[in-house]
Amino acid sequence: MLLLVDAGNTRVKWAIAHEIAGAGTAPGDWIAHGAVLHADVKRLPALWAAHLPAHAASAGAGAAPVRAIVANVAGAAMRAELDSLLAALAPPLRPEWFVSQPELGGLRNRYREPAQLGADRFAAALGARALAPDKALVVATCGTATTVDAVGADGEFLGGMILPGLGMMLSALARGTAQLPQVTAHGDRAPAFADNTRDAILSGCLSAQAGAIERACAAHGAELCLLSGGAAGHVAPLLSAPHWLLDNLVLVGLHAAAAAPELRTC
Ligand SMILES: Nc1ncnc2c1ncn2[C@@H]1O[C@H](COP(=O)(O)OP(=O)(O)O)[C@@H](O)[C@H]1O
Ligand SMILES: CC(C)(COP(=O)(O)O)[C@@H](O)C(=O)NCCC(=O)O
Ligand SMILES: [K+]
Repeated sequence: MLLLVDAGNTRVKWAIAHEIAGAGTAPGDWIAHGAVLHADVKRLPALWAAHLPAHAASAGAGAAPVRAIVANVAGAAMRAELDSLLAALAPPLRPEWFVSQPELGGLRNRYREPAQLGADRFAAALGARALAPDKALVVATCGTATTVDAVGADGEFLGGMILPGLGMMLSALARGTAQLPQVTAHGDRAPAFADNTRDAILSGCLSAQAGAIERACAAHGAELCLLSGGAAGHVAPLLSAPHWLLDNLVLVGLHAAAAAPELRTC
């Protein structure tokens, strides 16, 4: 069994799944999944406990141990917190820290320094390849930051773009100006040319997000864009490029990575 964790700069997302190799499990087939804000991270063990075997012994002799695979881009304090939360489980889990590596599961990382690439970006690209193999892809993750990456049909991770996420763009305008209010994205689509401040801010920030993704799709000749992250649902309606909106591509990638023999964690 696997406990997969994607610790981003706003929320910690998790999923519990069977290994892909066994029981006909496909990438992203979750037994359970969820997300918490950083402030609520101490709630995770209780959320996980309901779905993890309490003791390897009670799951039967020879039961496969639980592996915890974690992609963390939220810094050293989050790493220490997750380490101690996992160590306090019964039985304790020692996380396998997922990092970007030069090559994994047919994905070749063309970052100049492969390990500098955010673990979440490499995992999302792996997830994208698992769901849409052999296609020229753009992988966009709309989280705290928005990342827009290009993956070739042959598995080459070419690199990408990093821009402020939707929430960060909206709050930067409120913080950095005298007259602009704090706006939060809502379900209604703002007109491209808005006749009020609130909609003009939304139109600008959403267009910036979608515009970066559309430019990436055009530059890469992408056959498909895979879109994920907490703000992706607000951005997707503005995209004219073919796209799939997915719940958590990073976790799908960690699920796929767990089955790759050349996975190197630390
Ligand atoms: N309940 C929520 N709490 C905070 N942010 C949310 C929530 N729902 C959607 N969002 C949006 O999603 C973004 C965070 O998405 P997420 O994918 O969790 O980011 P990260 O991976 O960086 O932690 C926020 O910046 C905000 O735009
Ligand atoms: C770009 C990111 C901040 C995105 O983080 P997120 O929005 O998912 O919290 C993260 O992937 C990161 O810290 N990357 C390291 C630098 C890089 O990928 O080049
Ligand atoms: K992101």
